[in-house]
Amino acid sequence: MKMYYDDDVDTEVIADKTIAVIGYGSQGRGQSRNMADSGLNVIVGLREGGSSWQNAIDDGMNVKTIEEAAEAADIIHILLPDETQEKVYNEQIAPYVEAGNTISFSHGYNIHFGLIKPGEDVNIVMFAPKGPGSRVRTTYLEGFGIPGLVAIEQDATGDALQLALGMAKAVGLTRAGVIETTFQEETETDLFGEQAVLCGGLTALIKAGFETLVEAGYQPEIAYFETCHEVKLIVDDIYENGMAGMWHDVSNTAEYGGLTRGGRVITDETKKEMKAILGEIQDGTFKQQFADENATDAANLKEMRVAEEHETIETVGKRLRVACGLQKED
Ligand SMILES: NC(=O)C1=CN([C@@H]2O[C@H](COP(=O)(O)OP(=O)(O)OC[C@H]3O[C@@H](n4cnc5c(N)ncnc54)[C@H](OP(=O)(O)O)[C@@H]3O)[C@@H](O)[C@H]2O)C=CC1
Ligand SMILES: CC[C@](O)(C(C)=O)C(=O)O
Ligand SMILES: [Mg+2]
Ligand SMILES: [Mg+2]
Repeated sequence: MKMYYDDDVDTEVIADKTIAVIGYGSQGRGQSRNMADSGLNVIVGLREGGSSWQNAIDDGMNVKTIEEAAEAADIIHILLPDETQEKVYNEQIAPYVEAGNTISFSHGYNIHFGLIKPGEDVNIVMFAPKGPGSRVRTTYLEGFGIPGLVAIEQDATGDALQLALGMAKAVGLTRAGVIETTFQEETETDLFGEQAVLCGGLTALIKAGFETLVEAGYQPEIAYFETCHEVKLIVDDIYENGMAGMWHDVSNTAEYGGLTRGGRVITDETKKEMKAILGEIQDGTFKQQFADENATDAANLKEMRVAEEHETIETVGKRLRVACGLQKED
């Protein structure tokens, strides 16, 4: 395994480059602000009239249209939603790409699945933070960062890796460590992680625990604290000191109960299903389903979003978070 930290990265090669960050959402905002604060020459490329345009101006960023930014840049770092990248790249970026430019991503999706096909005379790179965009910014401001991955699909200029690592360093990722990988490995592991564990698996586990307590007659507020709020505190323990550290921190009762019961919740059947989910990612089934979903203007996704917002755990949780000042009222 090849791992890079701050001292391993020479930023000289990137110092005179102009970087167009296309998109100013979760990752675009965090990454472009970190790059600018680290001294890189950053332009933010956006569509006029969208809500990001004014946000980026208010943050003091140098904002241009996507076409203008792509034309002016040596490095075009695409931080748009994955499902929009193919169209925007073909129509608004590709006409301005020149030989020797670098096309950069924070997720391998569009390159790995063959949706974007840049010419052979450009670099194709990726540096992918292993965490949400808001954390990319807050950890950078705290003097740290979140870990990441780096991959080179095409090295036309001979210094593609140094360019990608230079950006990763400016974003703060090499403070925590960046692992070298491939577009395939990043895409497949990232999709699996978010579907089976981090987003899909975790919310399903929390909801099942919450519903079990509420259906048994316990107060929903207590069920929320127990199965949702406290997850962060336990995960923080695991994040800092591993599972052994967490087991040490909790009571012996929790340790014995957890070690004897956890495997009854996440069973061999669960792992079998995880393998099926990974298979659907590897064989392209998920990519096709996501494409079909977007072809119908994400109708199912929008319906599921509304249903999630109306779950009891969400209404109860929001009330408790607003009451203690953790979350602002709408
Ligand atoms: N979210 C995350 O934390 C992570 C994301 N990634 C990857 O980073 C990339 C960006 O993801 P993320 O930050 O979530 O994206 P967002 O959904 O937050 O991106 C929103 C931005 O894209 C712009 N945008 C959306 N649609 C279009 C369009 N059709 N044309 C022009 N601009 C558009 C929006 O502009 P407007 O305001 O005008 O609508 C806004 O600036 C993806 O590849 C993702 O997989 C990787 C790691 C973590
Ligand atoms: C876990 C979800 C993620 O992969 C991420 C924040 O790393 C994403 O696509 O947003
Ligand atoms: Mg991820
Ligand atoms: Mg992801």
